[in-house]
Amino acid sequence: MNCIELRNVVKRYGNVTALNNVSFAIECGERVALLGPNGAGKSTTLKLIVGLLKPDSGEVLVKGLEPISIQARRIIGYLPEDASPYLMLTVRENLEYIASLRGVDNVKERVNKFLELLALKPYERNRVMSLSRGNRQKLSLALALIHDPEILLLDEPLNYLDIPTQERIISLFNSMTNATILVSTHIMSIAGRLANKVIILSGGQVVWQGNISDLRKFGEENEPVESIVARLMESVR
Ligand SMILES: Nc1ncnc2c1ncn2[C@@H]1O[C@H](COP(=O)(O)OP(=O)(O)OP(=O)(O)O)[C@@H](O)[C@H]1O
Repeated sequence: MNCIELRNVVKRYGNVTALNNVSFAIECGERVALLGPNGAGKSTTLKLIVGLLKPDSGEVLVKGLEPISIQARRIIGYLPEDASPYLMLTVRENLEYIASLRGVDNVKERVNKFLELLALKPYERNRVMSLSRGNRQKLSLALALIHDPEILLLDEPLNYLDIPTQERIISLFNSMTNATILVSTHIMSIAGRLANKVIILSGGQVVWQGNISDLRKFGEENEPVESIVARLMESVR
C-alpha cells in the first residue's frame, strides 16, 4: 500500500512555480530521502503532504486519504525546517501539551521517555526561549515523535545537533522499523544512513528516483556519490 502519493502536483506561490507536475509514490514502510538544490521544492513537498499547503492542481494522498483528514493527521509526525515550539512554555509543558492534543495515553510516561531519549531532562523546566538552537531542535523532534506516528516527514532533522546527538537520533529513526520516513536533507551521508531510496527534485521537478545503490550506475568508477547527485540535480536547472 502507498502511504504517500503525489499525482501530477503543481504548486505555485504567486508567479513562482515551486512544483511543476510532480508525481511519486512511497510504499508504507519505505525510507526515502528527498534531495535537491536550494529552492528545488523539498519543503513545499513536505508541507503539501502534511496538509499545510494545498496543490494548485493534482492530488496528494496519505494512505489514500486527503492530508487534512483527521485519520491522516493522526498518523503523521512532521518536523518543519525551522520548527518553533511554544517559546513561553517549558520543555515539559510543550511535550505534555502536544501529547495531550495528540491523544497520547500515559502522557507523563511518554514525556519522560522522550526527555530521557533526547537528553532533555536537565532542561525540562526551562522555557523554550532560553534554550540553545540544538536543544530546541531536539524538542521539536520529540514533539514530532511523541504520538508514535506511522509516517514521519522530516525537514533537515539533524540541523543544529552535535555529533553524539546526531548519532542518537539516527539510531532512534532506525529503530522505528515500521515507520514510513520521508526525509529532506542536503547531506548525502545522512540520506544514506536514514533511507535506502531517494527522490531527487530540481527546479520543481523529479529528476530521478530509485535506490541509493543504483545511483552508482550513473558515475565513473570511484566517483563520490555526492558528485553523481550534483550532476543529476544540475541536469534540469
Ligand atoms: N511562502 C513562499 N512565498 C513565495 N515563494 C516561496 C514560498 N515558499 C517557497 N517559495 C519558493 O518556492 C520554491 C521552492 O521552495 P522550497 O522552500 O520548497 O525549496 P527547498 O527545496 O526546500 O529549498 P532549500 O533547500 O533552500 O530549503 C523556491 O523558489 C522558493 O523561493
